[in-house]
Amino acid sequence: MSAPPPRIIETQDLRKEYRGRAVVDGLNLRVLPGEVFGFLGPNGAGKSTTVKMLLGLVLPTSGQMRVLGGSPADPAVRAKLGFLPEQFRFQTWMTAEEFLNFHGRLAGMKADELRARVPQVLKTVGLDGRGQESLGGYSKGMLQRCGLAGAILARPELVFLDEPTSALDPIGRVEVREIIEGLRADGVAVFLNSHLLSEVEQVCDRVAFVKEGRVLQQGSMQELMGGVIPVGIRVDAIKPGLLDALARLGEVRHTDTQTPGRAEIELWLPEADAVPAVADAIFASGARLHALTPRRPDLETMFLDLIEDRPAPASNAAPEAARA
Ligand SMILES: Nc1ncnc2c1ncn2[C@@H]1O[C@H](COP(=O)(O)OP(=O)(O)OP(=O)(O)O)[C@@H](O)[C@H]1O
Repeated sequence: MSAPPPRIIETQDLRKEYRGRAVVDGLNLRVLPGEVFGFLGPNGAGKSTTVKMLLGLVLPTSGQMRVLGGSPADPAVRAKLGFLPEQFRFQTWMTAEEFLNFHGRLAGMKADELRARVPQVLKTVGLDGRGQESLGGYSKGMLQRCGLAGAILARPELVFLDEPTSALDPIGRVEVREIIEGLRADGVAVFLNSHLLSEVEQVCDRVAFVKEGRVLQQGSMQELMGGVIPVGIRVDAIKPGLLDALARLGEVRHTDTQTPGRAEIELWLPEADAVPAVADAIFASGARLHALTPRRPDLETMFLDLIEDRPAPASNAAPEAARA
C-alpha cells in the first residue's frame, strides 16, 4: 500500500466557540504541498477565524490540526509561515524598507540576507523604487502590496493570504495572481481566502466551500467543475413532450418562454457525451433548434448553489456535510 501524500495542513473536527457559539464547527481540511487552496464562504462563515487558528493566533476550543507536520504554536513551524491579514495596519512612520527589515529580523533573517531580499520582494510586488517612502504616504493598494512583500519575505513554505486583492485595481489583481503562480512554481503552498471567485477559479488547485463554520464541499477544480455540463438551448417553441425527453437526459434547471417565437432552456447534463442526444430529442419533438451551447459551470454558480442550498446535480467532489 502506498503512503498517503504529506499534508501541509490537516485539521480534524476543528472547532472554535465564542461565548458558547460555534463559529468554526467541526472543520476537516487538508492542503497538499505546493498547491494553491481556495477557502471560500459567505461573510461570517469562519474563514478568518480558521486562518488565525492555523497560524496559532487563536486557540481552538477542540479538535486537531497539523500545520507543516507540526503545531502552529511551535516557533519552528511559525518561522515557515507567511501571512497577509485581511485588516492590515502597518507602522505608518516606517518606510517600506524599514518595515520589511523589521519583519525580516523578527523572522530571524540576517542583515546581509535582508539587504538582497528586501529589494527583490519589493520588485516582485510592484513597489520597485518606492521602498524609501514612508508607509504613511502609501495608497491602500500600495500598503496591501507591501503586506504581501512581508508575507513572502522570509521564503515561507506556506502563505496565508486573506483577501489579498481587496484594495487592488484590476492590474494589481492580475499581478497578485502571477505572484501566487510564482509561489506555486517554487513549491510554496498558498491558502487563499477570497470573495473574488473568478480570481479563485483561475489560480486555485483545490477549493473548500464553508458555511457556518463547516466545510460543505472540498475538491480539485476539476472535481468540482467537471461533474456536470450545463447546456443552454434556444428553440422556436417548447413542443409537447420536449421537456420530458430532456428530463430523461439530465436536469431541466430553467425555462424562459417570455419572448414570442423563442424559448430558452437550461439543461444540466451528467456528461458531455449526452449533447448529441439532446439535439436528437429537440428534432424529434418538432422544435426548430437555434442554439445548443455546452457551458462549464463557473465557481460563482456552484458557490451560490451550495451556499443558498439550491439543488445541484451530483458532482465528483467530496461532500463534507454528510459527516455532520
Ligand atoms: N474575537 C471574536 N469574538 C467574538 N466573535 C467573533 C470573534 N472573531 C470572530 N467572531 C465571530 O465569528 C464569526 C466568524 O467570523 P470570521 O471573521 O471568521 O468570518 P469570515 O468568514 O472571515 O467573514 P468575512 O468574509 O466577513 O471576513 C462571525 O460571526 C464573527 O462575528
